[in-house]
Amino acid sequence: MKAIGPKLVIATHNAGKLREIRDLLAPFGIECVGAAELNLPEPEEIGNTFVDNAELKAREAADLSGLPALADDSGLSVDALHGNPGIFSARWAEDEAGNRDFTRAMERVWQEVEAAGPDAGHDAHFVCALSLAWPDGSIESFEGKVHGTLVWPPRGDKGFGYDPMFIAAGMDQTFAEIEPADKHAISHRAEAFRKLIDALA
Ligand SMILES: O=c1nc[nH]c2c1ncn2[C@H]1C[C@H](O)[C@@H](COP(=O)(O)OP(=O)(O)OP(=O)(O)O)O1
Ligand SMILES: [Mg+2]
Repeated sequence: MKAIGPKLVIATHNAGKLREIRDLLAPFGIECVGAAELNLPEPEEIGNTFVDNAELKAREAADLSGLPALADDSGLSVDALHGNPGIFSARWAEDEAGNRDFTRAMERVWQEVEAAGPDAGHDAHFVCALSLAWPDGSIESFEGKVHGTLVWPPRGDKGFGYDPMFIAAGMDQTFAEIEPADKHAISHRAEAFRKLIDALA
């Protein structure tokens, strides 16, 4: 696989993700520029899988910037909801005007989990697909997962998105209660990054 330094576009418009990706890449001395800083558009996520959507975001950013670009497509997959919201995780938080409210999105998830009944359980996992695209057309993708349980009410103010209602297997605090470094030790995003870093080595 080709080198990605010294400058890499992080093809996301999500500030929470950008912060985590910068943390995860910090040890590697790669200069990261966010898509918003470059005024790159937010492509429509028309793919049917996390990898498809990560690839289309990375491809567009690499083509428009002329630099290698890294995109992340991720979401929460709930067993009782047959994998939803999944690739629709961001869209479940959007109102008619396109504004995002994860308090609302978490309420919807919990209501649907309750409606599924006690036998359906509270198991869920986060998925992260990372795609690295180069201006010459090549592209590589990696996926990570973390399993856990949903809790109600939401707890904690660290992290982003659905973090306040998710407890990873073996922990007793939500992803929004633990320190970022502890999330990075086990998260779906961190696992996908380990695979990416191994492939670059
Ligand atoms: O670690 C996470 N902790 C909590 N929630 C998370 C996480 N990772 C993804 N999520 C949820 C929220 C996010 O909004 C959605 C991903 O949707 P997704 O389209 O990949 O990202 P996005 O639209 O927010 O930003 P962008 O597409 O510009 O990268 O799943
Ligand atoms: Mg998105």
